Amino acid sequence: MTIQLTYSGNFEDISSTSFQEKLTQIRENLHQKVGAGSDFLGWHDWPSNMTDAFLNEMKETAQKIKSTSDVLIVIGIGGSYLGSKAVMEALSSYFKASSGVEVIFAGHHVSGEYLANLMEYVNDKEVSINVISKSGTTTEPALAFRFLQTYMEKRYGVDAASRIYVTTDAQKGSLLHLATEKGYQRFEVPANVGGRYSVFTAVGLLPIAAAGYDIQELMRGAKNAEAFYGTADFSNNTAMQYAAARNFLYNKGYEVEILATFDAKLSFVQEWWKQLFGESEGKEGKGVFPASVSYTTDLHSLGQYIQDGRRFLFETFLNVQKVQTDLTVFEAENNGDELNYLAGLSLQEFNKVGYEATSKAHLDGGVPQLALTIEKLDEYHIGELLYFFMISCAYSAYLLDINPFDQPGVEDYKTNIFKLLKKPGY
Ligand SMILES: O=P(O)(O)OC[C@H]1O[C@H](O)[C@H](O)[C@@H](O)[C@@H]1O
Repeated sequence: MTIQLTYSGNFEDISSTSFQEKLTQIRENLHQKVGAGSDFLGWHDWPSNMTDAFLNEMKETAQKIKSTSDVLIVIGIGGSYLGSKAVMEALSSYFKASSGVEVIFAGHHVSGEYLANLMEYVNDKEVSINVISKSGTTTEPALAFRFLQTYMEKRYGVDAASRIYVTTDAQKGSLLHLATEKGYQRFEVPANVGGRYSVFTAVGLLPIAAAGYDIQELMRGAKNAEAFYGTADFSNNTAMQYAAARNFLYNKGYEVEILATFDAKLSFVQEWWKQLFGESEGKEGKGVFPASVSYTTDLHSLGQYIQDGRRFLFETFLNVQKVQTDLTVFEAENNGDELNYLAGLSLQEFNKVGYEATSKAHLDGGVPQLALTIEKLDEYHIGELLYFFMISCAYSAYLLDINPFDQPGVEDYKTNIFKLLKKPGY
């Protein structure tokens, strides 16, 4: 596999016999589907168990959406939208539309202005909707769907049902009942796959395919990652090494991990990663707090704190070796900007120097570092990277003696909202 890891400290510290023995046992537990939260291990062998029939169903449905729509509105929050958003942002051109439909997200926050502007924006476009909720009861997407479902029925009448796709639990939840009643085409969120681990199910694959990306290649990367990071021994297994390093540093008092990139296209991989690690490890008063920065942009905002602030940070750089397009600095006749010293340097080479310079400065400032390097941003390598992070997260949380797969803490604020709004039963 191709995800390389480097560690700024002493590799012996993270490759101790204790770490290796624990991680080997955790690896076996994952395969045996035993251990805390083991009823949510459907993600672990999902790629290798994926059938061509399922992939074809995703591709055919995506083709139907593309042939009937200009815009696909994807309604979901948390793991129900972050995975597909992460993949699309990583793969899309900054400004040129993708080969598929324009995908717009909704229900990932509560904003009347956003929904009003969205319904106005799509008025002269053909629209389909994919509403996604594993529980089928989350308030934010449900609110968005109430407005957008009514919009679709007003606009398309009885044909609206053929333009609405529902991805939810196969056995329970309001969204399932609504889909059954209205005859919406339905896709399953597997009961044994949690939201933050669901990107390779219909939750992620249908929007990603509709946007025009190659889900076959995405799954090839994920499948190879499953085969490798789920079986390789510690010495070759950078997912185990990453988990061990995170726990070693956490135990030394470095309680905040900053995922740093020099490629803005990874901004939503960072958002997806924050939910994955934050929601999996942040329990029982424990866990590394996941934060993220985009360089060199954030060197002009958080750079001061990272260099000189409280020494409880470690940095994990997520580096991409090759970019799709690049520009090279040219010699200017009048050197008014005094940049002729950069002539001949590509902007990706500038970023590589930026990484080396920033890494040295922060290391000198007392910020331990990890670096994860992927070859390039294409479907295969994104698929590998997301699976790598999922299994690394499981390894890391179990090292911390935490159940990675529940999220009891997210119910508290919901209960308070329901009480304040006098929801029946609260
Ligand atoms: O997919 P849903 O059931 O709507 O859940 C969406 C999100 O909200 C929940 O409260 C959890 O925090 C997340 O793990 C989940 O991804």
